[in-house]
Amino acid sequence: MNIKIGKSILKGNIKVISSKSDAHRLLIGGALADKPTKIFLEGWSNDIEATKSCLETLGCEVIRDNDGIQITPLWDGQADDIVLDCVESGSTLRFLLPIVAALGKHAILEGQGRLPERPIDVLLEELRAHGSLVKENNLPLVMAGQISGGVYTLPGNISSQFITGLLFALPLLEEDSEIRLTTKMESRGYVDMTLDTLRLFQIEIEEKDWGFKIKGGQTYRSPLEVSAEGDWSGAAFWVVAGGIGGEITCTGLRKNSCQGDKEIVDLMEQFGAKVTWGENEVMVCGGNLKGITIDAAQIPDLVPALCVAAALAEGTTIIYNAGRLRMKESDRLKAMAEGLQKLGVRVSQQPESIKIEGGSVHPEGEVVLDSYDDHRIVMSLAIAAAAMGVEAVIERAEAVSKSYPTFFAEFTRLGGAADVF
Ligand SMILES: O=C(O)C1=C[C@@H](OP(=O)(O)O)[C@@H](O)[C@H](O)C1
Ligand SMILES: C=C(OP(=O)(O)O)C(=O)O
Repeated sequence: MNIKIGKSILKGNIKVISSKSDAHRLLIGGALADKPTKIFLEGWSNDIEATKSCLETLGCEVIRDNDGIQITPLWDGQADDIVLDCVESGSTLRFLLPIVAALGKHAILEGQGRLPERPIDVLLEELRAHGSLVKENNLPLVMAGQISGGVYTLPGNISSQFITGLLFALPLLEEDSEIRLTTKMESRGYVDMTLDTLRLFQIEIEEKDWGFKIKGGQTYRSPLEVSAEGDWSGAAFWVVAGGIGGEITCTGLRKNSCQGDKEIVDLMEQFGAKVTWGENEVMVCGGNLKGITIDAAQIPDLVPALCVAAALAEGTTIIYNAGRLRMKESDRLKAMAEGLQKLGVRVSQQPESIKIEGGSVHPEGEVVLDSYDDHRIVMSLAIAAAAMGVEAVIERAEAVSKSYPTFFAEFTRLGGAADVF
């Protein structure tokens, strides 16, 4: 699917979809719990579908209805030779790996797109050191054996998803465990979300300055009913679209959420956008944006949208501590640099950072942009081209369904010009 974007100003109200990060966590909590859980959810995505179908293969019953999902705990008697297809979802793979190892399941884990290239080696090493018999270093992985408790030592700056997966798995083991971090943690907000979910399911984790202490033999207690939070990572595209010349109110968002990506509002204010908070909503409209310097260590998923704000701000923006962006669904620093350059923007990349000179003259005539098969690149380039008034074709825009299948329906509803062909 290709999408043609035209000059347009996005204005109006939007109820954001549920956070996929929260949905993954609640589904896993529900799968490990003592009783069924009803999860209220707005919207759906390919990544949530990946976690849902892996949990079904592991023996959960998952029923989708109008307002969410009902999940029954996973069933121990499920056959052992199972295939868990994580599709393109890093969260699904890295959360389920330690869980499958803690349950002692014999399972093949596979994935598609960029997933087989994304790092998992340090997590696999630690699982092997604690009893997992997995031999491979890349997908497909043949999982066998059962891990035991003890000290798990990991860097905190490759992927927080390793830590989340272990935090879910280690309370299931008989023995106590520790997760010892050898570096400062990055993407910290995602681990906070995990701790929040674990508290909801009455799992106790003790936080230390070196990592986490986890008691073994714990039971996940279902909260019976829970609502997934609104998605700050998806809302970021609307917040930026508001700040670069539109006027958008995003509703259904918690101001005091643990999601690190709520930072998008402060960052847009720093760029010079006008922000008004209401109860569970935020209105953002354009100001005279000026370039800023941004540390991306805790907010990797905001970077593509922030590159768009930078391109429409006067002066220079530098986004640093962003090396991890190269190992997401695409090399996001390269994808944004090349996409924005085609839109006339001066951009340079270093291994760990990107520098963007805003206020450029944009090309006349049609420009063809590669989606790099990455949802966050598609959404970023769409709001960029619309605001810059460039006619742009985004190729293979269906990648958007990884996190936000209804993005273009909302984009046109807000006045954006987007034609699918
Ligand atoms: O735990 C999560 O829900 C996520 C963690 C982050 O990954 P890293 O910790 O690998 O940066 C983020 O990029 C991803 O989209 C979702
Ligand atoms: C990187 C992302 O997700 P995941 O790591 O779960 O594939 C994302 O949604 O931008």
